[in-house]
Amino acid sequence: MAVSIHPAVDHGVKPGASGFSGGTLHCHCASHKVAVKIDAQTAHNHACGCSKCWKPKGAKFAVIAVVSRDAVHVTENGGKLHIVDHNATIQRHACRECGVHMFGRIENKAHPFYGLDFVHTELSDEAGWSAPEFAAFVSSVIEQGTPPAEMAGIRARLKELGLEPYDCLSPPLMDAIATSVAKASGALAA
Ligand SMILES: N[C@@H](CCC(=O)N[C@@H](CSCO)C(=O)NCC(=O)O)C(=O)O
Ligand SMILES: [Zn+2]
Ligand SMILES: [Zn+2]
Repeated sequence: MAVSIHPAVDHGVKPGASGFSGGTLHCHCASHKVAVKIDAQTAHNHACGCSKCWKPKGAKFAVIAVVSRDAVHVTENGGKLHIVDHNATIQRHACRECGVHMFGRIENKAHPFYGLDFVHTELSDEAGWSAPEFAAFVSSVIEQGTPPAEMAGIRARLKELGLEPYDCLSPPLMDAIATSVAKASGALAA
């Protein structure tokens, strides 16, 4: 049996739909669900092995994308949301009852990704969200108890799914972060 990564990709990565313009995320509560409406297509969708991103029960990886914070609107039961860790770079707004992370927001205006929120599009019933493109923080699954001996199989499965495994973010995103740091320090012209 193939290594399980996440239910949204275990049977193959579904392509996004051109012209797709958003949908509504719901938490996992049986009633009084938190609803978050997103008015745009997402970008940079990826599997993430880090310990901070929300994963559905039993999944080894999260699947998480970014979207402009201006496109993210809490529309129902927002009173159930709380920030998981106020000190984290990405402040994850989660449902206090079911634990699902509804969106992650960067409040530090100097951060290279300021303006982007992190969302799990599997929480929406709509199809057409941007497809996962790579796998980030793969080695981090060891920190959550995955035996190192399983890593070769996990990386092979990610490659088979077309999700190139990285132990940080993808090269274009790491380059974007480094460029922002270099412009802030003056190492590169702003
Ligand atoms: N080994 C750590 C890594 C945690 C980490 O740095 N996560 C990244 C990626 S999250 C979405 O791609 C990150 O940017 N975190 C900032 C934050 O979470 O605030 C671990 O596994 O915990
Ligand atoms: Zn909930
Ligand atoms: Zn993560």
